[in-house]
Amino acid sequence: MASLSASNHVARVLSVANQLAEVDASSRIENSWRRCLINHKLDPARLGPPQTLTEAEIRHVAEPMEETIRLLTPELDDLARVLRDAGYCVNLADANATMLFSRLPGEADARMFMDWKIYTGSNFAETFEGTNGLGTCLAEQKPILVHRDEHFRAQWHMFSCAVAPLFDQAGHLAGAVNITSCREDLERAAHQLALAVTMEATRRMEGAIFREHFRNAWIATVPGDGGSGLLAYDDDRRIVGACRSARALLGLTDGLIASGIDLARYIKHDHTRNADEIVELRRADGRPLGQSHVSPPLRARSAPLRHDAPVDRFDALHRLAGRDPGMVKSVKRLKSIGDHNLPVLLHGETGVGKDVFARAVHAASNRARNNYVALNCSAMPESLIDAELFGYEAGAFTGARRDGSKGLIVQADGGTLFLDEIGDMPIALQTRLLRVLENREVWPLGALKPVAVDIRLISATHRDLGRMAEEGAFRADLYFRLRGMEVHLPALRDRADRDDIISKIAREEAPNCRLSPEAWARLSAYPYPGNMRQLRHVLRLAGCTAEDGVITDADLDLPPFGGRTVETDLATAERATIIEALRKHSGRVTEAARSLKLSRATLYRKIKQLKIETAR
Ligand SMILES: Nc1ncnc2c1ncn2[C@@H]1O[C@H](COP(=O)(O)OP(=O)(O)OP(=O)(O)O)[C@@H](O)[C@H]1O
Repeated sequence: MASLSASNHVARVLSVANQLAEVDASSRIENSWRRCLINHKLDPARLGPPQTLTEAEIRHVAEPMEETIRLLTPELDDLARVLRDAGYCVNLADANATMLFSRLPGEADARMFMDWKIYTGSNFAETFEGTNGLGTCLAEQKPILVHRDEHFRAQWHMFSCAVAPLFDQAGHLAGAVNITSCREDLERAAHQLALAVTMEATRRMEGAIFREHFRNAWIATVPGDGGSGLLAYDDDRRIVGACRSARALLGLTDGLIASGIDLARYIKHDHTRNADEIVELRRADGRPLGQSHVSPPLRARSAPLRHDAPVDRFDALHRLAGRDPGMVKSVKRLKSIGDHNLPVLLHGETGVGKDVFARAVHAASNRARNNYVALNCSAMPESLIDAELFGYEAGAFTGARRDGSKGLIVQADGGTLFLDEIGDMPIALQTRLLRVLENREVWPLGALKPVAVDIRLISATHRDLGRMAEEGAFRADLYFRLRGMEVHLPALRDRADRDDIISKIAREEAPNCRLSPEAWARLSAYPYPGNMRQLRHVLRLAGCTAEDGVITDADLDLPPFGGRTVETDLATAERATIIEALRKHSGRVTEAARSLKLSRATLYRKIKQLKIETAR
């Protein structure tokens, strides 16, 4: 099609829709123009940039594809290198036509792509942008070349795109690989060649996705006219997966695969060795099918064979740290202390994940195979903590179990003891705990001799234990023993990777829903006084109330400002002032009251009312 002026183009597009003229572009382009005019009600003369997402939205949208992007980056980079000199940019988009990965060409061409927002975060859905490489390829699920004035909107006429759809291991549309050039001298034929290169690269990417997904299965190539397909099967030769072309070649469906159908019903070969091999493939009736490359499961490639695949024991900690620099640093420090039996003191607001973090520290230690025992010191009266923690002999007190109790410390022997809300532990018990840590033995109530124990202690608090120790509300010697290593777990609102966490929890708590942009914006801005726990509850509830699989603003039960009021803010300020005055005067109430210009009685009343721990 010859180049047309914008107004000519618009007239031509309109005439196609009304079937008043013959167009010499391929019928796929015509059909797309008609879709855009009639179904999507788009205006070919409209000017303006594509829809673009904010950074937070990009992170949210990209998260489900993160692994895929990481896996495909080397192949995408190779493609970008090959096409760079011809002025092409390379993008990977998701199935909704949002670009999630971009490589721009050299500086001379890059400006154009930047100006026209052809980069990560832009959306080129056909329903909004009209006929264009990415949007139309995804709408039709077929490779396509959209050359200059084949675009629906006249403003895109300086660009040429070649795009191949990307299918996942189950043959579902996962996205598309796009290359775009803005070089005027680029002939359609040259562009066609670039499309062939892109399609070939995309096939390799699909192969990489398939092989990664079925890394623990046997994988055989199945030759076909339009290129080979991939088939995965288990040790019993039951088919566990087939790529899109293998499904088409052999007539396999999701149902057949899910039923664990026998490989021999489709193809046969005599492959037995645990190594990559080329074998002759036959149809089930014995007719030759061609050569197949068979590769064994990844587990069989490493020697010696292990059934319990080695996992990084710091995995859980890395996952909890996410991309928050402070958390990443803390995990690095924890790693550096290795298997030293150093006590760990966790500090953070309620619901930040102190318990899950403590479990992950246990899982990363050489004690992981032994017990992890947890006790919340604020949830029980003093006498019960005593019995629970230190245990007792048979008949030690009225109401005691007949055969006594080992106590949690002994139960944690060889493993980890987690004491949550340690700041609430009564002073008398602090003394007993200190003795256990110093002597590595515990005296159960009523016992005649101690029991030797080897525990790693992890404790947690939302209080300022250092300040409490200074004020005499917590034993300073115990405090110093507990904080072998101190880890601060930041509040959700302070985490640099807060949006990642919101996406992750949304996937876990409301797996069949997506978040509307307004809901996303509100979740992202909310201060979460209850941290992760609150976020989980909010999303769990929203998942139940959402209609048509979309969580909207109305589904979010978020009290204004996290429940903070002017009164609570004043109380916080007042509390901080009193604590500071007490600290300055080493806990002496009379002097603190004088410095605050309050009577002693008033200060005592406020100390009680604001639940401030004092030295005496
Ligand atoms: N990094 C995280 N990602 C997702 N969910 C998390 C994360 N950390 C914690 N959670 C979730 O948050 C909730 C609260 O975690 P946890 O009980 O460990 O918090 P906590 O700080 O010990 O709370 P409290 O101080 O009230 O005892 C749990 O449902 C947990 O699964």
